[in-house]
Formats: sequence, C-alpha cells, structure tokens
Amino acid sequence: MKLMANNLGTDPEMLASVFEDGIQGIRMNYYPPCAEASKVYGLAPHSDATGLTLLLQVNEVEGLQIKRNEKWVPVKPIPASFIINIGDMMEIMSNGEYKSIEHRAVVNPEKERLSIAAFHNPKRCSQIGPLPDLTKTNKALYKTVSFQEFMKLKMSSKLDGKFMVKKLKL
Ligand SMILES: O=C(O)CCC(=O)C(=O)O
Ligand SMILES: [Fe+2]
Repeated sequence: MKLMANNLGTDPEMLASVFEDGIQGIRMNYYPPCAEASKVYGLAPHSDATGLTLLLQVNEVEGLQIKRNEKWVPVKPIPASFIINIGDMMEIMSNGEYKSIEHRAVVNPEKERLSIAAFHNPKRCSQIGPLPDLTKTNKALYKTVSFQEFMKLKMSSKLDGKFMVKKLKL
C-alpha cells in the first residue's frame, strides 16, 4: 500500500491507515471438471470490489483469465506464487491511476481446479472515494460513498464486469 501511495504521490501513511485493521475476506473456489467446459464459466467476468486481492491458483491448473485490450488472456499458475489483483476500491481511491482488473475463471474438461482469493478491504468506517490529495489539482473522477454503501451496492448486483467502477464514475 505504501509503495502504491508513493507512486501516486500521496501520503503513504494515510493510505496504509485506511487498510490498517481493514476487513479481510477469503473465498475458496472449487471448479469441478466439466465435459462441456467451453460452454460454461467457472466464474463470470468481474473485477473484485476490493482494495487488493491476493490470489493463489492452488493446484496449478490453468483457468484464470484477465481482460487486456478487449481480449481474454490466460494467467499461467506459477508454483507457490500469489497473483495480486487491483480491485475497484483501489481504482476509485487512486482516482483512476490504478485500474481494477476484469477477470474470469474458465473450467477444464478433465481436471478439477482450486483457487483461493484473499480480499483486502479498507476498514468499516472508511469513505470510498478519490484520495483528497489526488483531487487538489485533478478533478475527482468518481463519487465518494461510505464503505457500507459501497458493499450494499456490490452485494445487490450480479458479477457483471466492472459494474461498481461504472456505477460510481462521475
Ligand atoms: O479462480 C480464480 O482464479 C479466480 C477467482 C476470483 O476471481 C475470485 O474469487 O474473485
Ligand atoms: Fe475475482
């Protein structure tokens, strides 16, 4: 977080404090093999609502794909390595300097697949909006909402691309 704040030219302690004692979540995904793999999704296209997500492709079966230049690109599992994904809250707080990554999971016709995602969110009392430092010279590109409001909106929507970023764009 501090490195990211430095890159943004904002106060590292300030950004770190937003995530200190933040809300963390874990999702374990199990994708059984599927003979009709090309016809189904393991997980529909979405960006995570988080600040950052640490993702582990546990049994090293390929399945994660990220969207780059409107194309789906597979991310090969690297043994014992985390993938770090930027989430919507980080995109909004950085006023669009960091972009959340749209991703999906596909299934394999023969092999089961396991992944674990650890979601790192700001603390409950946070406001989710462009950091004040970043809107002194540039205009805010996103609305500011409370963490509660953000999560309520997220939970009431389906996994649908970069829905939250689009919803809060000014
Ligand atoms: O299974 C994967 O590689 C992706 C999991 C994921 O995107 C999620 O749990 O949010
Ligand atoms: Fe995800």
